[in-house]
Amino acid sequence: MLSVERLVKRRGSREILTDITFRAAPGRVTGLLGPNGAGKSSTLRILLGLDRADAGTALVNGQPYRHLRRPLRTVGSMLDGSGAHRSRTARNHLSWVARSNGIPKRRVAEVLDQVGLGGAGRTRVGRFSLGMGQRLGLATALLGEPEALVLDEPVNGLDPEGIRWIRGLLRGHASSGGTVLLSSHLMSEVAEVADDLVVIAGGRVVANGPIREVTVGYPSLEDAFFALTAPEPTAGGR
Ligand SMILES: Nc1ncnc2c1ncn2[C@@H]1O[C@H](COP(=O)(O)OP(=O)(O)OP(=O)(O)O)[C@@H](O)[C@H]1O
Repeated sequence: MLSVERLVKRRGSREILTDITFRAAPGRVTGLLGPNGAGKSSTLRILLGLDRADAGTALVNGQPYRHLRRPLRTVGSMLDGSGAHRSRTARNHLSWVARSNGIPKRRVAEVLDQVGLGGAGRTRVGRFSLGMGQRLGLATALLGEPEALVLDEPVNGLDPEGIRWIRGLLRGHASSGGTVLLSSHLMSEVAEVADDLVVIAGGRVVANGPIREVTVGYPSLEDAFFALTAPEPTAGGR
């Protein structure tokens, strides 16, 4: 279970997250949806212990990420692609992450196969396409067989086959009892895979619940997205 409660984040004098509250439950795929700059990555970074909140809590199985004894075995994450150095091979990168987290070495070959990079383990990451980098990022997230997956824009750079593949992988993870939280700025993409939706705009949650409930009453998914995320009219505006 991932739970975010009344999260507030300021950057200088600007409040970029205001009272963000939601949960991502086991057995479900939760989509964190919002336009560019809504605050999705900032929320995920705090949840993953990469940044601090000014107020509120973001917990993984009831604990802040920094307190987890075996973080990569509890929550796998992908932010900004593969996270691997260009000069490393995929296998080197994964072996290093496994070794530094007490994860058995056999997992390296297993995850490379799982993400379709079985034949590219000895290729330097600098030579990877965008989609291959995304796959390596996912392999790293899966390495510790974590219960939860937190993925920032995971389909960026994937071709249609890759998008279909990742949907299957995430649905499979949830079906076997895992928790999946993924961010996206595309409603149609999230609608294909998510059970629950958390819509944020301007650093606030504007809708939250099972996807059918959130989108009911709108003629299309696109209409729902634009209606929910439209900026509020400013005072004195037309
Ligand atoms: N390090 C930073 N310093 C200053 N402002 C920041 C910083 N990081 C994010 N912001 C601002 O916080 C707001 C939320 O950014 P964030 O990256 O969380 O949005 P996002 O929903 O992930 O957007 P995108 O879909 O474009 O990735 C934006 O207005 C952004 O400009």
